[in-house]
Amino acid sequence: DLMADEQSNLPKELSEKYMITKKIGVGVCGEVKLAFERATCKKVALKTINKKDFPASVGTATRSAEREIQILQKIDHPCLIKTKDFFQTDDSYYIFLELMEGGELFDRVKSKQQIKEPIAKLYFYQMLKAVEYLHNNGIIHRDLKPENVLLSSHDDVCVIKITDFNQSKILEESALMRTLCGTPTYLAPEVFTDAVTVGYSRAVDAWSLGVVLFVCLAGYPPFYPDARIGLSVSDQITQGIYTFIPSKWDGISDDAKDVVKKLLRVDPNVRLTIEEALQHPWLMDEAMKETAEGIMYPKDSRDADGTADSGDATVASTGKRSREDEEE
Ligand SMILES: Cc1n[nH]c(N)c1-c1cccs1
Repeated sequence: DLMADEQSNLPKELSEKYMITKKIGVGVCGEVKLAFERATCKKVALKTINKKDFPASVGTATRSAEREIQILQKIDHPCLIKTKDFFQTDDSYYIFLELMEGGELFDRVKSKQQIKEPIAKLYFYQMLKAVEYLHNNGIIHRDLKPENVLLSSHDDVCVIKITDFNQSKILEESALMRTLCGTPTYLAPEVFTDAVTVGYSRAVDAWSLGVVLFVCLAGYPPFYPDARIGLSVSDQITQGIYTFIPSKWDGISDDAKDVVKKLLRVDPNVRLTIEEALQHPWLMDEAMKETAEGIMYPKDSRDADGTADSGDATVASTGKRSREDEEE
């Protein structure tokens, strides 16, 4: 396990409760270690965010870490990583998270080159359900990528969980919403015309899932630096220019390609929403959904009548959030 001095740096209460061992990965804001809860011998992941690692932006690092912790503690869905425990000292945050033995989706795609279409569909369905839950609770992830999707085991058929909420945004009632509720006697016309496009910030998650699905199916990204394309990556993205390389895509269904095309629409107003993606023919696959629901809500956590666990309920009693629940 850890060198003695590393262990001694930890808060006493933490090291009495957990034994920290080897490094199992690196998150955006710090490293991740394997830990054991002494009382139960259960394995957990410890993510350490060292405030000193961000000298220039210590303020934002703290704020983003605190926002991430605030979000992490509020959410409850089988495909969103759960916080098991939390400690902090003057210079670090210690966040204990569910351990996902299968590691990152990024490494799975790298090792398999391409993920088989039925497995990619099973993972993608779970990502859609997780992001549907976030959006229904007024949370936008804003940093969805294969590094932030973890796998529960080394088997193809497994639960996936999304992690790293430090770029997330919580949507609050905006000044624009309050303005639009009042009498518009003195209100300028552009306030109304601008209002039409406000509220699509959640569409960024749909785009990112489109890129993740493309990478899972094809084994290469839709937008990447390549002199032969003659465009920067940002220009490829803003112009929506990508290629379905035949040798990679020939064995993949037209329905799968269609979902990718409709998620990678440059205009967020016409891009497929998460809800619409869940209704797409490619996802109208009862066998896949049965498998997914079975691993997301294993029978030991189901009620007598077999209904799903409360995990799927939205945390806020408000249920679905409309587009207007957006910041300006
Ligand atoms: C969090 C978490 N839980 N289980 C694993 N493998 C992680 C990792 C995140 C980033 C690298 S490893």
